[in-house]
Amino acid sequence: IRKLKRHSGSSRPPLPPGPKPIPFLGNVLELNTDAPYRTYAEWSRIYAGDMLYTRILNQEIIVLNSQEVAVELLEKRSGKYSDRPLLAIADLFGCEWASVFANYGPRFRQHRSLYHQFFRASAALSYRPRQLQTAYEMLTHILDDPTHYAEHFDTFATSVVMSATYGCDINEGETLGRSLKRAADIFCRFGTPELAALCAAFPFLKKLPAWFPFMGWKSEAAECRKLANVGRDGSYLWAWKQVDKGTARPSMVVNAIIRYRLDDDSKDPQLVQAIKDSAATLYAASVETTSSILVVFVYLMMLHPEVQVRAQAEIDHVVGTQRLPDFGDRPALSYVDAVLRETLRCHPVLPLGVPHATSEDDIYGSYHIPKGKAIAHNEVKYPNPTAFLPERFLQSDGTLNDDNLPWIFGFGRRICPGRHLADASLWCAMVSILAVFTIEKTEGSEEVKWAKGLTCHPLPFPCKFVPRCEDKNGQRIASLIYATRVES
Ligand code: HEM
Repeated sequence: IRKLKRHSGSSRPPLPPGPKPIPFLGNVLELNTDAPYRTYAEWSRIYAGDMLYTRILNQEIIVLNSQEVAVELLEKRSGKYSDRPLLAIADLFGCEWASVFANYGPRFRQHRSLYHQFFRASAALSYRPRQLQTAYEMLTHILDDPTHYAEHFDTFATSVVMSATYGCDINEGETLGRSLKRAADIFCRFGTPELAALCAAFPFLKKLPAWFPFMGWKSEAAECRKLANVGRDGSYLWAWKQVDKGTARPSMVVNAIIRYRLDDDSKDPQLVQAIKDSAATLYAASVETTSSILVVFVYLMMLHPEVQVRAQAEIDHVVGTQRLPDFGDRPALSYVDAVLRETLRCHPVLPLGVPHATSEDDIYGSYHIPKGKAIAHNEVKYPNPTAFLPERFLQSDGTLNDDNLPWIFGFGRRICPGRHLADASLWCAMVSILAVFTIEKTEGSEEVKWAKGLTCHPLPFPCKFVPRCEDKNGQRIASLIYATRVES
């Protein structure tokens, strides 16, 4: 939680415990900027408690370390805890319009209403056939070129989101998504939280020109701004033209254009802008998360051959070997679902979630309130928390327990609107890979490096995808795909 408002009265309860901030810099010198969640986890151990207070330059932060406190504040008091902190560089990088940065107000509500219409659980069902088809196509890409498996995960995630958002097929999705991808790449490399904190503390930095020493990032920011706008407006226009030509496929933007009869741009400019902005946010929100989780999955499967054997035995038993799994098989594949949940719990890719901000002062317990891995690795709830044990999600009769990790997707009114789409994408990608390949170690597999920053996932590492059947030229996989008809 960021952006705290100070109480004026002297009877204010104390702030939660935390490291003593030094004047002006706060605790910035002690923060591990490559992996800030590690520093927060360490401080949480030292200042034992469910809440931790820290200050990074002039930004006050409260880290919530327990699911109970997060639910109490971010869900039960969500009226006060659903704002976002100002990201001082969002406008420079041209992404201030993204839903994820929207303040809690009318624009936020309009975006959330669009997401609810087109991505709630029942609406997300309509995207499943295309998700499955895309997952099967990913298998052929892995077979042809296993070394670049992480790129195939990116292509898979891009295809799913561009199809669900604009109704594109795989090739159109890659072309249209290119500007959004390049913008997201620049933002991830240059738009770091440290730069945002510096610009918040020294707003004059935002005004300095790109030729000024240490201001090289400004040219990147300008490029990002251009690409983000081109990607957002171009993708909307493409979907609009498909509706006009009668060739549009059901998707968020197409359905919205039809439902609200937006046959010309001047009809309801505010609504059109909300559709453009909320739709373009989905690319950045979904591709990096989905594809990083799949890399974590490959890493864990490589390290746990016994888990693969058990999951594959379950798939062979339920699905057989003459077709690929589909969503109808999911209820009978409890162990595969347990593997999915344990992958999300063991290495959450967003260990700090996305910060919320308070819109009013609050008091919780004895603390004044001007997120995390700690929840995933809670020793009481998940004994031996660093071990990868899918069976912790199974009951004694082999069925799934009711812990479906709701916190992975955040809390309250800000909860991830793409969670149903994400869950289906991850399941069909993982089950298809397990059905067809065994992931094994190879030379260099031991030297796994991890991404730096707010996300936590291994960088692509060498490993082998061994086809489970003799399939040198992909014939067997092609015939399995053919045998598994997907109706869209
Ligand atoms: C694949 C795994 C994914 C994970 C782990 C994930 C997780 C999250 C989390 C933790 C948040 C912040 C919630 C909060 O503030 O409490 C979030 C926000 C968001 N997610 Fe996801 N997400 C995933 C995939 C997706 C997908 C596939 C989409 C869209 C199709 C999506 C769209 C969004 C959007 C638009 C927001 C911003 C919501 C807001 O600020 O109101 N996400 N996600």
